[in-house]
Amino acid sequence: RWKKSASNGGKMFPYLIEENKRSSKPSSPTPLGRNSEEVNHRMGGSHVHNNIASRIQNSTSPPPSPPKSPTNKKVSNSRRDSIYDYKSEAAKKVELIAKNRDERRQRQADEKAQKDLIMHLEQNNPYWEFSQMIRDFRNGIDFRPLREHDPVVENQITVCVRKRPLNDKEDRRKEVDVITVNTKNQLIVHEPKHKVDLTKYLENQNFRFDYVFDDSCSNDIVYKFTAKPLVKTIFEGGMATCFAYGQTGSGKTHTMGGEFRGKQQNFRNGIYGLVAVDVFKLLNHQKYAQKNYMVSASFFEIYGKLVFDLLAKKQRLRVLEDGKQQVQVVGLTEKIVSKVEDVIDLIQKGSMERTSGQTSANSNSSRSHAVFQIILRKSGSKHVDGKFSLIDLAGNERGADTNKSNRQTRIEGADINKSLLALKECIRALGRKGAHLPFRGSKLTQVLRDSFIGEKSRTCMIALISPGNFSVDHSLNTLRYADRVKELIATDSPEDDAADVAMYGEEDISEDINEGDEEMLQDEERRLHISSMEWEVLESNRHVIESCVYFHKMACDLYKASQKNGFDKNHYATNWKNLLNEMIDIQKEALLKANEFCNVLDGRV
Ligand SMILES: Nc1ncnc2c1ncn2[C@@H]1O[C@H](COP(=O)(O)OP(=O)(O)OP(=O)(O)O)[C@@H](O)[C@H]1O
Repeated sequence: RWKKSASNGGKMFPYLIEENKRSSKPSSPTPLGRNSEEVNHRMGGSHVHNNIASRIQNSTSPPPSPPKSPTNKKVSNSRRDSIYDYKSEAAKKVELIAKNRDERRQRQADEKAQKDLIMHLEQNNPYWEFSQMIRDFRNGIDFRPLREHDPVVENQITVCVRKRPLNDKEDRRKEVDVITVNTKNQLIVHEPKHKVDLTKYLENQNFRFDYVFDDSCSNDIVYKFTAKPLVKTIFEGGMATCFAYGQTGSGKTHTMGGEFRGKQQNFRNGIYGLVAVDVFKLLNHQKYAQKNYMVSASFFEIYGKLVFDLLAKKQRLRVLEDGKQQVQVVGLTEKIVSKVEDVIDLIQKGSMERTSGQTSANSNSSRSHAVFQIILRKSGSKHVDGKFSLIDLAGNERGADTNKSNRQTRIEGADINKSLLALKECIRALGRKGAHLPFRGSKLTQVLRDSFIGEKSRTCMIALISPGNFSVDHSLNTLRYADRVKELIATDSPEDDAADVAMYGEEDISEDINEGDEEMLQDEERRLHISSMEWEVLESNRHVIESCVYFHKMACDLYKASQKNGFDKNHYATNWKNLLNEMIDIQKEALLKANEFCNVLDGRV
């Protein structure tokens, strides 16, 4: 367009326009009240350029036409001067423009070289541009992370977030760390996005919590600001709870149970173990020593509506509620402990029981909630004086995932979803004194009912997030949930409920979190049926194994006896027949259960 304009005798105009654009002064208004560039843009066609050119000449400071003079000599002199001025003026402008252009080109070349260098360094990294943007962002902010000696704030409800480091798998996938922890209570999520024209950009979202732990924080530091301040609560007649909430693999078990070294877990530096250390310290403290407290511990797992005792070979337990709304886990093993070592042994035993027989691809632990409790009673009394419940929750992404995968996964997801919502409701009720406690919303909140009542009860939620860009949606969900747990303490607005609907769907929002529609009820029944069938099949499998050992021994004894002279044929025949029948009965029963289980899984029942 400019070339065409130049051929119309307006060679200077593009440059003049360039100059005009660069000038800090606004250009003179055109007759339409806009500057020349805007008019040109609006009119868009080359046929208007001459017009525009004349306006530009009027509106900028072009070289003036030589004035008419009375004498020829004077005319020629002044013309020469004027032409000289004109040329020098134009030459200066051209020079300036050329200089600017060279500088601009140099700058662009430098930027490109730098980009090429980064690209080379991050060869094969498809996310290098996001990585660069995040690096630039971090270079421009002040970091004031949490320090070990920062003050610990005493809250009734504490909500904090812990970010773990990128792991090997994420490193291999060249994932980008999209979480920036800038201060002790704030973090920024850089969500990678694309515009319609595929330009990449970051959507930065800020979150604020009581504390934010970055990837360099150890379990000790996390403990100091979260569960540690709650230990004294149980010595003063209160209940304490600490939840680890987050996506599968975000670090819940690492935080609660202890750091992993390969497959080995150090149970001493998880929150369970650290609480145990402080419980025994306070037990011997002069302030509490005369109270004569006795310490015991239990460890169980909630999978859907089923409860399993992790200290008794995953024995299935029943949860009962009496007329006074007291909830009891019937038959739960509660071991008396007299030193930290005893507790560590129980944590180890329960944790191994929880993960035994699992593969990483099909981990039950991420689909169940683990509850470790430390209980205080006065010696010889049944009354619970204080209880600290430490909960490693099921992976929250399993709750949000209710419309994908197979039916079984969906049912499990709905269950987890329901329990996490119920948990949030109960924490909310704890924050609003005297509010209705919707504990019947899930098995988890049912068994923790007594922890959500009483003036002295305190709770702490640690939201765990994975830093990689693949996990950004799950991390945002975790942060929004944690955000609302804290926010809801002060407010109880309809917008919060609306946010819940958006995140989890409508049916779980009611205060009491009812079973929902008929379909949901059927799903629940079916899930329960499958879970109890699974348990029965596994039990019968164990029975077959044990009876095989017995059968083998008995068969050997009978055979040995038959080899002796003068053995009692009648006795032998009857015993052998009975033994075979017994074995066949056990196997038949196991076969029936296996068949039934296959039919249930295939959806035939
Ligand atoms: N803060 C951390 N520092 C170093 N490694 C960590 C951290 N948090 C977690 N990890 C590692 O990440 C892996 C997954 O952690 P972990 O098993 O605790 O996740 P999870 O949330 O409990 O998962 P699941 O729901 O499947 O039980 C482990 O190998 C663990 O060692």
